[in-house]
Amino acid sequence: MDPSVLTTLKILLIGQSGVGKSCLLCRFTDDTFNIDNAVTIGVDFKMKKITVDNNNIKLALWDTAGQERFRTLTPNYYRDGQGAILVYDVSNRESFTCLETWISELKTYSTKTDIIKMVVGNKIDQERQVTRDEGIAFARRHQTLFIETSAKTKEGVYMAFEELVRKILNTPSLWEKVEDANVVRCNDGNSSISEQKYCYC
Ligand SMILES: Nc1nc2c(ncn2[C@@H]2O[C@H](COP(=O)(O)OP(=O)(O)OP(=O)(O)O)[C@@H](O)[C@H]2O)c(=O)[nH]1
Repeated sequence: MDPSVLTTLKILLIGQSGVGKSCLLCRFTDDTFNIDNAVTIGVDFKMKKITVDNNNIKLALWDTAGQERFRTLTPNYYRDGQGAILVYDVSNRESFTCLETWISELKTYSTKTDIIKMVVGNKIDQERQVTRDEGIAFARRHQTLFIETSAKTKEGVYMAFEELVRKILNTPSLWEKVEDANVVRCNDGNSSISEQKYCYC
């Protein structure tokens, strides 16, 4: 295990087919955008290291297929997910309406009750069918984080992942193991964490 890495987090991307889950992932991991992106079959997986508030974090990013016919195996991939990104397409109202289904699927299959959820309205470079206020209201109702993005122009993409990771780090029950008890996060401004024995910075 790399001692400079505080923890590895499992993040799931879910949402209707075509909303841009794979493109968000490619933008975040490789800074690329593919206009003719292929449909995800089953599940795709990428790793990425990021630094949040001076903590080095490894992310295992699971991109699940939106198409029903490829979804038979996906419930298995929800296991132990600490964060979930629920994506809709702001230029496609139906993708927003069916977010309710994705939220309940997450509730059904997630093994961590305090999993952190972030709703992402993607494709803001296109003409809208869903307003920002509608997205915010949905997120409030379901107590999730919210951000709008464009995988095409990059807007909001890095911040979406960064904010999700920050919220997970601020929920130690999601990631702290007994053997990690001596590891203290840096710069987290949390004075209640005492006994700082060593610090991975
Ligand atoms: N204009 C615009 N197009 C986008 C954006 N993100 C994705 N797309 C396009 O939307 C289409 C679908 O993107 P994908 O990333 O494959 O969608 P997905 O949600 O992974 O779809 P499944 O694999 O079927 O679940 C592709 O043609 C992308 O080029 C965006 O931010 N803006």
